[in-house]
Amino acid sequence: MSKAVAMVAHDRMKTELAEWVVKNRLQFKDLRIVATGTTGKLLAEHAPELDITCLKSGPLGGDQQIGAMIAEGQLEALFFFQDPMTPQPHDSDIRALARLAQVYDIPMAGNPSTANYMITSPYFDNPELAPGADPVDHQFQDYLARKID
Ligand SMILES: O=C(CO)COP(=O)(O)O
Repeated sequence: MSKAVAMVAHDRMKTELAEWVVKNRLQFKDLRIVATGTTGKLLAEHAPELDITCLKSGPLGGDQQIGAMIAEGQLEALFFFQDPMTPQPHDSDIRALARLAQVYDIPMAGNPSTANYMITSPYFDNPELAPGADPVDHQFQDYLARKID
């Protein structure tokens, strides 16, 4: 099965993500999109022609589901529009998701500007250049080296 991209937005960033996706919908027309529940519902309303799978809502485990997909090598990119001004009840899940994107070298856009760079990059949706399912090597090498010392 081909890989998917994930989309997540905190409440105050949801409209921004929906508008950004509508503006750039051609980039996503042949891609599978997975999204946390409320974000996915809004995206499907704005861009019904796109292939969007809604997971659980973020605070109910949606961020963790996306993290699990990263660990399973099923995602090639993460669009996670975050609200830096509002505390989130599931902050630990959010940090865990961002951490797994780092561990597995998955490109993650936290705002529209970064998302613009991502979708215009030759790396975007290019199977030959896609990130692998393995954790980033050098991090593991460092970790192992420290354990052996
Ligand atoms: O809280 C979220 C991400 O941390 C987003 O979840 P929803 O899309 O369900 O609102």
